[in-house]
Amino acid sequence: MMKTVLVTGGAGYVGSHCCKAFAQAGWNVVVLDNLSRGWRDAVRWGPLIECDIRDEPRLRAALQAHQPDLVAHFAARAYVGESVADPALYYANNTAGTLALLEAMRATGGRHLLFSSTCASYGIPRTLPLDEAHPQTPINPYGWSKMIIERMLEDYGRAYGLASVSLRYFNAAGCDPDGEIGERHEPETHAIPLLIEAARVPDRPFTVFGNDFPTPDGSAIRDYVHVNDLASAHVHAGEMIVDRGGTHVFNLGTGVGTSVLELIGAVKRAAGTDPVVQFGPRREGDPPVLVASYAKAERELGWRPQRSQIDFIIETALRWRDGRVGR
Ligand SMILES: NC(=O)c1ccc[n+]([C@@H]2O[C@H](COP(=O)([O-])OP(=O)(O)OC[C@H]3O[C@@H](n4cnc5c(N)ncnc54)[C@H](O)[C@@H]3O)[C@@H](O)[C@H]2O)c1
Ligand SMILES: O=c1ccn([C@@H]2O[C@H](COP(=O)(O)OP(=O)(O)O[C@H]3O[C@H](CO)[C@H](O)[C@H](O)[C@H]3O)[C@@H](O)[C@H]2O)c(=O)[nH]1
Repeated sequence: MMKTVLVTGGAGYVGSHCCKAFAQAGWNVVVLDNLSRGWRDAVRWGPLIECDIRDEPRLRAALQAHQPDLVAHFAARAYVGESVADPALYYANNTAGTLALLEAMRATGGRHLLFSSTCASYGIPRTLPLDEAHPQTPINPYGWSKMIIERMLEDYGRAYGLASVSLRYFNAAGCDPDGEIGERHEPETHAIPLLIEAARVPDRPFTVFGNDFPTPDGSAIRDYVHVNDLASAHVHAGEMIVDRGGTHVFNLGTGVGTSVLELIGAVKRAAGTDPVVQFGPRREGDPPVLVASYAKAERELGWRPQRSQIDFIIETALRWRDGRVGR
């Protein structure tokens, strides 16, 4: 029998790519999204229930109606800067919103959850690469709003038997290679889509946030993982949790760091036009280097990144952008 996954935040960037992967793996997909940051036309692999996760009665009705085998929970606000300016929004939407979801699941017999966590929950790394045992001391409300949820999931597992997997993504990047969906944040703050825009639109310079980091070229290093690799990890984790239960945490990254200047080089190679680049001060709260160890996901989920070469990430992001906007 086909299993059903209910995807909160499935109209957003990572969520929509995961919907496609679940559908391709033979799951029924149902999306629940309030479209605060998502896009109706990114919902292509199942129906859209337009609903806020904080609206517990409607959430409960949706869970009751669809009886999903699995809830994949992406719905969140996810801008570090916004979380510093308006922490109430982050604790209400992300943390309290997830509590409402957990309570609706508990009321309707929902037993399996995948949760989008983040490397931002680690704070400033003490050792690299970051593994899951590294202490979590977030340095902004966004990171805290997510870390508290991980703790809630442990407690719900112990007390109520809720099975969950928290997936700590590093930098989600790239787009569906078929060009059907892509990265679309409004406003856009992420380095790769901004760099691509700078390569295509002459009056939109890209600012490198800091060139005095203790890294080989002075710019900050991140671990960019292709969104399709993230999507396949969700399918693996979803199948594992439905079969085996338990409370789990996995990093999803590649173990390879790319500096902002290296990203610029990759965009130049792929775009055929040079982005206009300027240098600015560091962005507050940006660690110099974030790189994952994905050994635990490999060992326990049988997952390893396969499409996260930086040139492929940029190529797919460019293809989607040019398909939508034109060169
Ligand atoms: N993009 C990254 O690099 C990255 C890295 C680590 C973790 N994450 C996490 O992954 C998840 C998805 O990120 P994304 O980049 O796809 O973001 P996104 O903004 O594209 O998608 C989030 C979706 O959630 C929806 N949403 C937000 N609040 C909601 C609410 N209260 N009720 C219903 N729907 C709501 C939005 O409308 C949007 O469609 C988030 O939880 C984010 O914290 C993202
Ligand atoms: O205009 C820009 C934008 C970004 N950067 C740099 O590019 C790198 C990547 O920045 P992004 O904004 O693309 O992503 P972050 O590293 O800030 O990612 C953080 O925010 C994400 C949410 O959007 C995830 O939660 C992720 O886990 C968390 O580390 C950083 O060194 C950043 O300083 C620039 O130099 N200029």
